[in-house]
Amino acid sequence: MTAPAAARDESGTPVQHWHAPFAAGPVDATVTVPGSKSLTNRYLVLAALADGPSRLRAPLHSRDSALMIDALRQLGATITEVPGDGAFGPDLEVLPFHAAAEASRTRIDCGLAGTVMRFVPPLAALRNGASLFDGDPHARKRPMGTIIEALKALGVAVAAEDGSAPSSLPFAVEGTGTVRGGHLVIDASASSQFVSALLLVGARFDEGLHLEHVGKPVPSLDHINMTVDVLRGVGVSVDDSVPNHWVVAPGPIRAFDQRIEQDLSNAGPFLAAALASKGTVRIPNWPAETQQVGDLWRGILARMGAKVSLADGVLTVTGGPEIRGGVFADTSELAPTVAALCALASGPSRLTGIAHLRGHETDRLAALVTEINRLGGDAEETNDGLVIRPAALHAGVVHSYADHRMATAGAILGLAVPGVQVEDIATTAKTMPDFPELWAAMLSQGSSAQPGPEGRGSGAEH
Ligand SMILES: O=C(O)C1=C[C@@H](OP(=O)(O)O)[C@@H](O)[C@H](O)C1
Ligand SMILES: C=C(OP(=O)(O)O)C(=O)O
Repeated sequence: MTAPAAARDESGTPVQHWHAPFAAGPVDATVTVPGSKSLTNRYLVLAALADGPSRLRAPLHSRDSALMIDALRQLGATITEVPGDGAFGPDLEVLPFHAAAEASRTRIDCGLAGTVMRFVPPLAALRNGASLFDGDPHARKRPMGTIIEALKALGVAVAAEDGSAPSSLPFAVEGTGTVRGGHLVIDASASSQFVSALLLVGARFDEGLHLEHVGKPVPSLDHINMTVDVLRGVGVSVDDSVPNHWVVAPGPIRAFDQRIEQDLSNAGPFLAAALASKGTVRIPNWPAETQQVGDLWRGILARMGAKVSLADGVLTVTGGPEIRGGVFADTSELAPTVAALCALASGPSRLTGIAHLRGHETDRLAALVTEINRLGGDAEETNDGLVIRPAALHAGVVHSYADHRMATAGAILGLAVPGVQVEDIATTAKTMPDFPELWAAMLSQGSSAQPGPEGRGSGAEH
């Protein structure tokens, strides 16, 4: 895989690389991370469809949530920032949108956000008029055919700007304000977000929705369970008792006042720092019960040799004398962080069940292999994942491919390998705009972290 050209700013000047701090001693830190992207963007969608005003407390504020807020405003929702008690920004108050009598055209920028490009088109069908969807250059390569075909099967017109039949971004959804719904068969093997997208809006279809998946297994099932859980929490009846079938009853979506859990997937790189530096990282407010896939960290990191305990809502992870390799199945969006740790492990590892990562922010399997091997590692792609064998790593530049999780994987490698730089650390703004500052704050709490050669290792440079 060829690495993309060095990132440039708006004036065309190459963006400086971020010198990943090296941990010369064990990290010892307590870290709080911002709200969950997946929960924030689900609750925003539901608030836009709800039967009254809703409030999100301590939501995520990042590029993906900003894109979702803009998209829902384009559809007619009113979203206002109000003071809250979250450490990472204001709360959000949302007034739902109503299909206007008069049809109008609107444009929606999906950026590179899977939740926006998959969750919003079905909503646009409930609006009156054409909604044009587009996004970043790589967004046009992400799988979208299933949502387009699903809308067409539901009787909603979807067309490219030149009138041809699209299978990816850009395209326009011609909303009429209502969708009949009923039985719908899709192939969601490329992304769980196709299922979540249709379930989120299904209660607002006249006949509700009976969604059936056919094809290879649906990936990232935890994210579908999250969708079902969130829907039930706002009074929507969902029957998921038969595998690959979800039945959503028609009815109102109840307005809500909801606190958003912190993003446990994004807690991953900080927890990984405990293993990479043989130190200790504590995350307070770890939910006792959650549908977030990031709760899997407790099992994954223990299998890698860390001591993991959850007491009084604080998750504490202490790295062992070495990182153990192993077989890690279905790690979904956790995979880039897992892969970075496997590249530092004393034994071989296999990551399975993640073929669909080829359709994420970048082709993550190719990107991880290229970047781990660029630092002297020994990684290889398989049909459905990666094999990573132990190798001595050396200094070098990790390319980000506009992928927040590639950038944070580079930061983890840099803790254990002196002289690692990360190209375009600012891409972490997709889900965690404060990442460089949070990483620096973690290291300043109790480790002998060493900055990069120019003494800029622990700060944001952009
Ligand atoms: O619904 C969601 O919030 C997500 C679902 C998953 O998508 P895929 O099923 O495409 O992996 C996950 O990887 C993504 O980061 C977020
Ligand atoms: C796959 C991811 O994002 P998206 O929501 O854009 O699919 C991710 O955050 O790892």
